[in-house]
Amino acid sequence: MNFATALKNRWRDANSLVCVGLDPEPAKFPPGFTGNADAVFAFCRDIVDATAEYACAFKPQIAHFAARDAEDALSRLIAHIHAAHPGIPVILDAKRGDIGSTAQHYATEAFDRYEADAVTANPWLGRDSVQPFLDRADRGVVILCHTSNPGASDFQDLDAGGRPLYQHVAERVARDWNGNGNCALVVGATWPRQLREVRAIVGDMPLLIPGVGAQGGDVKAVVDNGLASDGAGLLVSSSRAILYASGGDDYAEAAASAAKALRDGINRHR
Ligand SMILES: O=c1ccn([C@@H]2O[C@H](COP(=O)(O)O)[C@@H](O)[C@H]2O)c(=O)[nH]1
Repeated sequence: MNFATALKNRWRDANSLVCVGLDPEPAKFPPGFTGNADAVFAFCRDIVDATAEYACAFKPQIAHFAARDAEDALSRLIAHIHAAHPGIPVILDAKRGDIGSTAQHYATEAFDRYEADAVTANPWLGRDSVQPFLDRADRGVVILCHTSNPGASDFQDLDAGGRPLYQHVAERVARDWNGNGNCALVVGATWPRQLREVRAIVGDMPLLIPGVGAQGGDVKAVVDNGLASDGAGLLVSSSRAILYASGGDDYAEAAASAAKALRDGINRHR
């Protein structure tokens, strides 16, 4: 099953637009993990199992694993999600993009090494830099459009021929790059006006929305400005506010409560 279909099924079956971000930071793990050589995997696995019921997708962020020499934990975590929670897509947040010959290896890394259903990609180098991802029709390509961080406006909002640059990204991806129907875009929850404008450009294309929770984005504004015509179309991603909802032994229950609260908060406004 391709990424777009898996996502639609999951939105419907879980009645949830929540994407649970997996950004392991061992310094924030509960004391029970101290001395556990496999803490990154064990903590993330517990979070996955506790929150799966409320998740339309999981989004592991690769730097949080690679910086700790924990690529093996990432592989096992994604394998665990596929085995224990079939039907929940995994988006590898790696923001890849390079000249074609190198991008080909990035596609192999995301889709064959890690078995991710989708990967985030940076469009800055142009179409050939994401072509190896686009060519994998069964997998998703989630392209940065208007990111959630304060510096997003440095370049993404620059006027380019009468329109801001991010609108060109949205239009180009929707019009030219989505021949396989496997594209999605990243738009930060912290930029609701830009979210509304992107939605108007791309129709019902899935939008990955980081920036609620720890970054302070407003859930109602996300729903009001970003919902697709079928009442779905969004992956509202939260990492730290779910992962570290409690620093104690009840971390998994607290994560489940935070994911459920986000799901319900989103659904109240749909
Ligand atoms: O524009 C972007 C793109 C990606 N991210 C990533 O999402 C999570 C956000 O974590 P929170 O703890 O929910 O703030 C993180 O992995 C970022 O690398 C983003 O924040 N903004």
